[in-house]
Amino acid sequence: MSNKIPGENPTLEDMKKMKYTWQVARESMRLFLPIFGSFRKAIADIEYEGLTIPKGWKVLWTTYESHYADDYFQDPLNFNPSRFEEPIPPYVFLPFGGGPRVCAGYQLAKLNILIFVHFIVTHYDLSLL
Ligand code: HEM
Repeated sequence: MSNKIPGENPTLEDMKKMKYTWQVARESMRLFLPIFGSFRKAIADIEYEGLTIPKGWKVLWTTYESHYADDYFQDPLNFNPSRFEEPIPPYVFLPFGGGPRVCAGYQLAKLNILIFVHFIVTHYDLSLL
């Protein structure tokens, strides 16, 4: 966000340039899941890895497995926002869920996170205790 007068509020266009901040936010949500998962109801019998999930059963999908899988995230316990420079395969990184019931507030949440981080880093001096 260069070319700004100190204290001037960021615009939507500025927010779109906060790519690294969004990488930091995504890496934070990869390691510290905001939501552990959610439920789905099987609308038909489903065969999965030799098991049958009968129609009507509730299924819990979770994010733990893929968020910490080293097939997708090299050195998965390491906090490394730069990993989000590369595209992530679909349905691997799911802090907002995915598919038809993906979080309806995703864009608003993203904007809020970027605005929040902007004001934290511009209004406070942070230091490690
Ligand atoms: C960091 C902030 C947020 C996170 C991590 C988050 C996460 C999620 C997740 C994982 C789901 C999917 C649940 C599922 O598949 O069963 C979801 C659904 C939903 N979220 Fe969010 N959410 C956030 C913020 C928001 C905000 C700000 C709003 C609205 C202003 C919102 C509105 C919704 C709605 C309406 C659904 C249901 C969508 C549907 O079932 O069709 N969320 N959210």
